[in-house]
Amino acid sequence: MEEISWIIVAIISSLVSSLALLVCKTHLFPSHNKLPPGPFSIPIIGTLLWMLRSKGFSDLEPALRKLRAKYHSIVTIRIFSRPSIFIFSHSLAHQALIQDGAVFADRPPAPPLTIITSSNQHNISAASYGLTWRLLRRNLTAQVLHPSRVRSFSRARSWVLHILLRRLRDHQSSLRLKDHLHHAMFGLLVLMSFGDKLNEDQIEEVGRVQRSMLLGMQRFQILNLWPGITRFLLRRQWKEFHQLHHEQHRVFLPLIRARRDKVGKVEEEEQALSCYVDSLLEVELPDAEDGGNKRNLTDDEILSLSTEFLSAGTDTTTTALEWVMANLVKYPDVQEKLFREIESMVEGSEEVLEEELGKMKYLRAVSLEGLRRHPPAHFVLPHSVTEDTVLDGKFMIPKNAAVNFMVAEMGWDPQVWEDPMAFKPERFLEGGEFDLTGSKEIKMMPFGAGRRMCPGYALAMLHLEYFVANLVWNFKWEAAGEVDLTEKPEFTVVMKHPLEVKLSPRVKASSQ
Ligand code: HEM
Repeated sequence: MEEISWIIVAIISSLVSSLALLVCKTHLFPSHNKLPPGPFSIPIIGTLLWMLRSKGFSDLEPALRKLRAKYHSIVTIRIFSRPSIFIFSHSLAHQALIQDGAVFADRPPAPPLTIITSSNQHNISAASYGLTWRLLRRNLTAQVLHPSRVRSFSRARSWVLHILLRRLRDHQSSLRLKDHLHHAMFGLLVLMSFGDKLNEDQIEEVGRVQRSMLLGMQRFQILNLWPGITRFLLRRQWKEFHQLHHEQHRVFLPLIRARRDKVGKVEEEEQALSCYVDSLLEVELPDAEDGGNKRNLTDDEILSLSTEFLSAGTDTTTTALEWVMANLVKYPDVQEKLFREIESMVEGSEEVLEEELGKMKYLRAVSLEGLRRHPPAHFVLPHSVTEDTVLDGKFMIPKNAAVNFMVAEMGWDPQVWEDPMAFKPERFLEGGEFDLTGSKEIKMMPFGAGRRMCPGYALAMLHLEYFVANLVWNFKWEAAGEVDLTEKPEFTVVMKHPLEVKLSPRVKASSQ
């Protein structure tokens, strides 16, 4: 029944899309301004075929990869009424995101589910390019991600690391690494969000609702199509979605209110460890995008920003960590080389300290190679332009188009990377420090680039390097079975067969 409803929705929306297409052709694009090329698509059947082939949008990438052979640097596909433009080429990405950054920094209108989860686009990733976005992003970068703020959480990181090491040591036989990494990353982000006074049970409960929502979102995508119709045809899914959203409120709101109640009452020593929610309580937004009276954020807005923080920072970093560790297990010579580097720089303690990471060039190279070869996100979040514009002097990019960038393809391009599918950290040891922001040139963009680039990239690199260094320093990692590097798209692109490992404690030269 659900499949049939789904197809009915698709047919209706495709009919509307063909109408919209006709209107667009005649009014929006005069003949001298051409959309980037793309496959001819018969309005109803073409859209349906795309949807079936791409399994409801969850696995669009292989289909796009095939189109690259024909269209090379940029392609337009039409799914429903909106043209979706995908950019493969490094230089076009640089032109769009860096040279023309302000124009390409908008987001397409948020789909219905995002409107609800983002509290009407009052979070950073969904906000239109404007004053609200700027204030929210500035708050995050200045109040939480500024190096001095990040440093203030080093004790929390060390605490989480020691729990992780203990959990790993307790395993006598093989273990599924991902579960342990996720537990550690999530705990860390929860402490940064709500303060370091939460107990294990509270962290578990926050984790449970976050996980249910994240896993549900893939199934709920269908509700974004014509909500007027799906509200009727897919009542059960809508109900399930609202229940999960309600559950988030039940768990998060008391935590937010507890921080609100603390304002003005905290001891001086605690004040230094203020968390993301504390900073959000201070934010003042204008009533309108162009100014006006100021107001504080509502509880619902703070909830949406804190859930964004948790989901943006947890699965991405966990996935990156798992991929790096999988490659270190698959290629023991790389693991050994990394261990030797750490050994030459630390003083034999159990923990590699954060301050020591900066000296470790091979560690950075291993992390960058992990992000190049297995970027957790194969696309960025959809962008749109603030006004109709022309890219590279010839491609019309209309305001109603969704624009995206083929992140993984850029990191695997043989024109830019020698032997791109091999895991070779050494490639990052040449040519000075690698610029992840792509400001001069984009060679890869695991965190995006330009104004919408991931604001958490430095924190993510710190988490990645700190945990990889300490895991390799404390254990020798071996595979329990085959290390299969097949990918699977979920919220991030994860290992289809999660890494199973056997660990043995390292005998360090200094302790012999
Ligand atoms: C390995 C870890 C991570 C990866 C690979 C990653 C990747 C990305 C990517 C590809 C984007 C989209 C950029 C675009 O739309 O052009 C993004 C956006 C974002 N990321 Fe991350 N991210 C990571 C970790 C984090 C962390 C730790 C945080 C929070 C502290 C974070 C917060 C955000 C936010 C708020 C946005 C939206 C930015 C905006 O729209 O202005 N991310 N990230």
